[in-house]
Amino acid sequence: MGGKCFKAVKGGTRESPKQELKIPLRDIQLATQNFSQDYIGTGMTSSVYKCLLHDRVVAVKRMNIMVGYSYLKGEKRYIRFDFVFVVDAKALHDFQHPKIVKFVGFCQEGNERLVVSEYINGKNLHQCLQGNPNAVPYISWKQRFQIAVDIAEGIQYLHQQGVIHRRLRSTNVLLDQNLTARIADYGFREIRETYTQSRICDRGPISGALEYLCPQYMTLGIASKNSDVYAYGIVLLELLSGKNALGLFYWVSDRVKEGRYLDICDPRIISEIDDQIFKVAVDIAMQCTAANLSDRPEISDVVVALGAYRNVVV
Ligand SMILES: Nc1ncnc2c1ncn2[C@@H]1O[C@H](COP(=O)(O)OP(=O)(O)OP(=O)(O)O)[C@@H](O)[C@H]1O
Repeated sequence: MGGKCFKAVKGGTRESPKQELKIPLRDIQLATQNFSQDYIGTGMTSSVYKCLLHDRVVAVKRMNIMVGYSYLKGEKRYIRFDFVFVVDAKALHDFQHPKIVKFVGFCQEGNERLVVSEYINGKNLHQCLQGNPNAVPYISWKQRFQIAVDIAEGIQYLHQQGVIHRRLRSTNVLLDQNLTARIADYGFREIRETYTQSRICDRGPISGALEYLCPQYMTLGIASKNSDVYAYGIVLLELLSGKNALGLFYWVSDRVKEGRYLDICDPRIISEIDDQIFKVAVDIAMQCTAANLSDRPEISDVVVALGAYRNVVV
């Protein structure tokens, strides 16, 4: 995996696609009026802006870079939070799939880390499930089932490209005007490095909201395709129950143990579901969130398992 840091791919002339991936900060500052216009929202580690850049409407994700010092047993340590690409930017730019948000380019100048991607006109899945019903579209059972398939297909594509998402959650699933799910926020990860005067003494690879992190990722800090499958299982439970991800796995597990599947169903869609297919979907989510890595399916198995019912449901 070449070009792991947040930097331009070597080679190419100014006009070539390779160089265009590295977008000058001044162009983004102009387009966003110095990050004062068309602010879309903020997450745990970034803020996102919509703007017209080089004649194209895009979303600019501005990462929060942090540096600081800590003292441990009298020893001064320097801490740096940053972002690195997990594949080089050129490879990322070549990714093409209807269920992922297209990567456009990036900027790294001084302490600025900016990722530019296709703008999706819509809301994220979390907003649609948890937001004010007057401000967000209603998502029917059929649409939720299709969204579950869309997300699995998007993750399957990333896994086929050798990319682990690491931060899959319902806020990173964007729904366009047709309610097609598009996966955002892939291709880079946060790093936390702690230095003493002479050496790096700690690298913290964990990223993501805790409710989506599987036990292995949480304790050992090792992300894998399996940890993405776990996060997918939690997102699927959100779709089925309409509930917030926090504590959801335990809430659902209790009901599954007692065979109370219908109690899991979001009341907004309960009149639309087929009980058997709903149970299948809950069981798939539970397999994805199995405690043991080896008990979890591959995401391609999920695509096949859900896909088998797509024609019946959608
Ligand atoms: N490409 C995009 N097009 C349209 N809206 C986007 C795009 N990318 C992100 N957003 C929106 O911007 C808001 C903030 O996104 P952001 O990625 O910062 O949040 P997050 O995923 O919750 O947190 P984190 O910073 O940890 O990734 C969200 O409401 C999201 O829906």
